Amino acid sequence: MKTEIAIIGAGTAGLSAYRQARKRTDSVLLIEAGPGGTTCARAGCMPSKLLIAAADAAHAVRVADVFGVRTEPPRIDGVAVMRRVREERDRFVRLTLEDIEAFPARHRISAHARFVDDHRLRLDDGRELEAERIIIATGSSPSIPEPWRALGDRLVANEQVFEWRSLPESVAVVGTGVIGLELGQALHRLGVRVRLFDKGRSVGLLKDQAVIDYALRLFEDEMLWSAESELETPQRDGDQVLLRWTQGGQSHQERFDYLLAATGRRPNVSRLGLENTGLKLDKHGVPEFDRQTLRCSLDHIFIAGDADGELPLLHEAADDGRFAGLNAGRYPEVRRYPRRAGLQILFSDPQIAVVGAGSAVLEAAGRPYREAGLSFENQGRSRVINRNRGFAKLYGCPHSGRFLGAELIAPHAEHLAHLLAWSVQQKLKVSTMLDMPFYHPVIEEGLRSGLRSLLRNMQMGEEPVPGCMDCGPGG
Ligand SMILES: Cc1cc2nc3c(=O)[nH]c(=O)nc-3n(C[C@H](O)[C@H](O)[C@H](O)COP(=O)(O)OP(=O)(O)OC[C@H]3O[C@@H](n4cnc5c(N)ncnc54)[C@H](O)[C@@H]3O)c2cc1C
Ligand SMILES: NC(=O)c1ccc[n+]([C@@H]2O[C@H](COP(=O)([O-])OP(=O)(O)OC[C@H]3O[C@@H](n4cnc5c(N)ncnc54)[C@H](O)[C@@H]3O)[C@@H](O)[C@H]2O)c1
Repeated sequence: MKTEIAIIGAGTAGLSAYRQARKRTDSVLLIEAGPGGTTCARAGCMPSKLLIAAADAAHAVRVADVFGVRTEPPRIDGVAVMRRVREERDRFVRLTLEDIEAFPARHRISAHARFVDDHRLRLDDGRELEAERIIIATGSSPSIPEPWRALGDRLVANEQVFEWRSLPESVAVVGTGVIGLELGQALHRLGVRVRLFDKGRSVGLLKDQAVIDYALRLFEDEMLWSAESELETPQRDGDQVLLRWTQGGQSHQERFDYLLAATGRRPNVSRLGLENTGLKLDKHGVPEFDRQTLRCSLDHIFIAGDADGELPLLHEAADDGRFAGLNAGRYPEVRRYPRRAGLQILFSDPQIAVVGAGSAVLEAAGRPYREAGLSFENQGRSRVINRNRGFAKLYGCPHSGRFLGAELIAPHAEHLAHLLAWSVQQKLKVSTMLDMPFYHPVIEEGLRSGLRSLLRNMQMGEEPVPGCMDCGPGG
């Protein structure tokens, strides 16, 4: 078989690449090894947000008392919770599969592909394929310490959680990154006994120490959270997992129904036969590539989405795929595509977001910056709706006056983060952001207070008046 363009992997990145490549040529093959439907719909963004939505509903009942609304403690029907998660998830998967089935059958191959050399792929159905250009869009998989595999079906990662028929009694969540925090808090709020384990004191995507400290205080108050703990290799004990760990010099042990490995994800490149190509690989075995062209060290090979190991996020995978597809289609001419401002959101409660250049990026770049802290505890709208827990750091450039980025744990951070990311991408000055309209009473007024402090700290504005009332109380 011969084709102009072969795309390995029909996830978000591969589908996006296919749609662009196809505009330029009819000689495209989209190769998918699994059931398809994308990680996002099947085992990622969508089912995790469905589980979190159930947890939010339970939490709203528990805190209704604050408003004088008396309720019984919520009774969680685990079977019904998981049924809705799976049914809605299946709907998202079905819609994605319908899209793919609308592609001409001659463009679709159901097989696992592996490089034989720079241009040839061997499929696991025995066929061989020669392609002028190849896009690697193979996604990522959970990275799980090998000895944990002995736990058998008591060891789960995200995929298995969304197959549960009911909620278990207890889960040990190892890793307090994005997946650990999202799923751990959701399960906890759904009545599961959850303990989160972390080697250090990390919280999701945060890097700013002051924001981490604030977030950690909140989560340690709410959940069993073993920070700075050293885990021994978990043992299977009947139908349970026995965990032993030390924390602050003390030894502990506890049994759980499951161990949820939330210990990071790694690009799916190990079974791709990359060693048979002339591609330059980094120390993790991932092809080196250029983020603006998506081109690898061999001109005709491109990489997109989680497979490139850079920013494992849905919108980045879609952009990667689009640019790789456009360039593979246009080959040998390639174009450089500007990337969007950084935007990452973690759907905990309160939500967490990192926008533009977070503190780690600014420090690493040695860029001059000023910062301002912002508490949401007395913020008007946040108090009105009883969601006044949150802290943010805003960063700005003292030379240009431009807004550079933010790290935040805040009520409705998913919306605040978009406003801030759009400001970063528009290269807005902090003073220009402050000229924008702010309604009253809204959570965005909190941002305005933070931006005023930032302007002051950049020596470009007045000392903000404490408890300023120019837009009503709690601005
Ligand atoms: C629990 C969880 C929650 C998430 N939540 C969010 C969120 O809220 N927001 C967000 O932005 N991101 C989220 N993400 C990340 C997001 O899901 C991923 O960044 C995105 O799905 C990656 O898309 P992709 O196309 O790179 O990979 P995938 O969608 O995984 O596609 C890769 C495809 O390649 C196929 N494949 C692999 N190897 C081969 C081969 N050799 N031959 C043929 N086919 C092959 C695989 O079967 C797969 O179908 C979440 C991830 C997880 C795990
Ligand atoms: N809302 C979202 O956008 C969203 C949601 C879920 C996942 N994702 C994507 O999926 C990626 C993977 O998520 P993740 O949470 O698995 O990875 P992560 O890198 O965010 O977190 C992994 C955590 O596991 C810890 N860890 C690693 N090995 C360990 C060990 N042996 N023992 C104890 N702790 C250990 C690490 O210190 C880290 O805190 C994220 O980077 C993110 O891009 C995004």
